[in-house]
Amino acid sequence: MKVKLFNKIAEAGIQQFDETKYSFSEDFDDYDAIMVRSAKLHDVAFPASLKCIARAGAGVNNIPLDKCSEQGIVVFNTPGANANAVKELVIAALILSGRKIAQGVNWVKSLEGEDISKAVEKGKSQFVGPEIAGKKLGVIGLGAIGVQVANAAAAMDMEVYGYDPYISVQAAWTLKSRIHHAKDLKTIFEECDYITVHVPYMEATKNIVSAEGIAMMKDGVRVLNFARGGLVDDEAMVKALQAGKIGSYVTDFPTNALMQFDNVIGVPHLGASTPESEENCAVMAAKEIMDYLENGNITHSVNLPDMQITQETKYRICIINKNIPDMISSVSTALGNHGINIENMASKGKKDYAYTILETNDEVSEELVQRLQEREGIVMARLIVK
Ligand SMILES: NC(=O)C1=CN([C@@H]2O[C@H](COP(=O)(O)OP(=O)(O)OC[C@H]3O[C@@H](n4cnc5c(N)ncnc54)[C@H](O)[C@@H]3O)[C@@H](O)[C@H]2O)C=CC1
Ligand SMILES: O=C(O)C(=O)COP(=O)(O)O
Repeated sequence: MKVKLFNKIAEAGIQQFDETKYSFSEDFDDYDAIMVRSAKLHDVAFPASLKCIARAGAGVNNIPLDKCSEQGIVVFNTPGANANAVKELVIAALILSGRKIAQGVNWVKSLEGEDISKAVEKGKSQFVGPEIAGKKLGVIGLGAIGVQVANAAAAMDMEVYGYDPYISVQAAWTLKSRIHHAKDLKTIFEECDYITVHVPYMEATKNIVSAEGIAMMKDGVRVLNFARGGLVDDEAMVKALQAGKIGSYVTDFPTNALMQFDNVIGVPHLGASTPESEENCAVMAAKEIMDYLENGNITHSVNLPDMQITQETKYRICIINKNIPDMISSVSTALGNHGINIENMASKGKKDYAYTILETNDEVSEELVQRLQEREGIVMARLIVK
């Protein structure tokens, strides 16, 4: 099995694989799997041999999900595996956004002369900045990262408002009871002194921090973006910065236009850049790839349903099909016509596509599975023989 690496992946992840079965390169033309971090895959022509892509991280906006589904490629991410790394950086950014630490540090570096300690004491008053305790923080998106940020900020005595109309049961259980439930974005924009965004980037969330939203914010508001550049309307942010409305903007996604302002702190997309998080993500991604390639099991897919079943028969047929009527009956009839008795079967849909596992002890040939793949509505069929 060939795994193509589109980014540097932590060694601990690569070590999960049995080296007698897997090889790794950045240069393969034909390959079975991709491991990737933030490299953009939108313009990559995927070979027919590609079966899955594992994003060692959370955001999948660098991957063409529709194209992957159409081509029968399962896309995984690693939920929560880098959340602590992002939370710690966001807490640092909350403090950096008020206390003028970055500016002060730069100033100290610029000092010259024999005894800079005198200049430090004389000049420090220009770097006074407020504490976060007692201030209101709005958290947009209460997933793996947002919940951790909300809880950590509450522990630092901030008054926290959380907004997430799609919050998972797990996240809701984990959230400290003293986090206020904001029922709309307006509440976050109007009430909060600090606002941080933690939603995935997609069509529905593009510019979730919009010109309209920024206009509702308090003067001197501090905004943090450690999720994706396109979630904040950059043009509106630049205008608000020019108008002096924004106290500071700390972003992991700096642009030229933003960096002309002294009160913008640009971080070079460091949210997940810790050894711990890189390792967690790589190990989780490696396990997802191996379980899919070797067993046909799907865990943490963003475009297909999850399915984990222990193989009980010699032959397992894995199928990705369009989520339309008669797909299962058409496959089972085709197998029945070849005298193949289905011992176990599971099928689950997710939006436009579905995943089906069929198991049998009757002999199944690669040719038959190839013919299944040619049937209308089936985008991928694969045989696993144990
Ligand atoms: N700066 C960095 O290095 C990193 C950035 N990220 C970014 O952070 C994002 C979030 O990561 P996780 O918390 O791990 O993902 P997650 O999937 O656990 O959480 C996302 C949350 O956003 C919520 N959401 C979706 N649409 C929403 C909307 N319209 N309004 C409010 N909430 C909405 C979902 O219900 C979910 O609870 C990622 O998609 C990625 O873009 C993630 C990791 C590292
Ligand atoms: O996990 C994410 O969504 C991230 O943004 C982290 O990106 P990276 O893996 O550090 O390039």
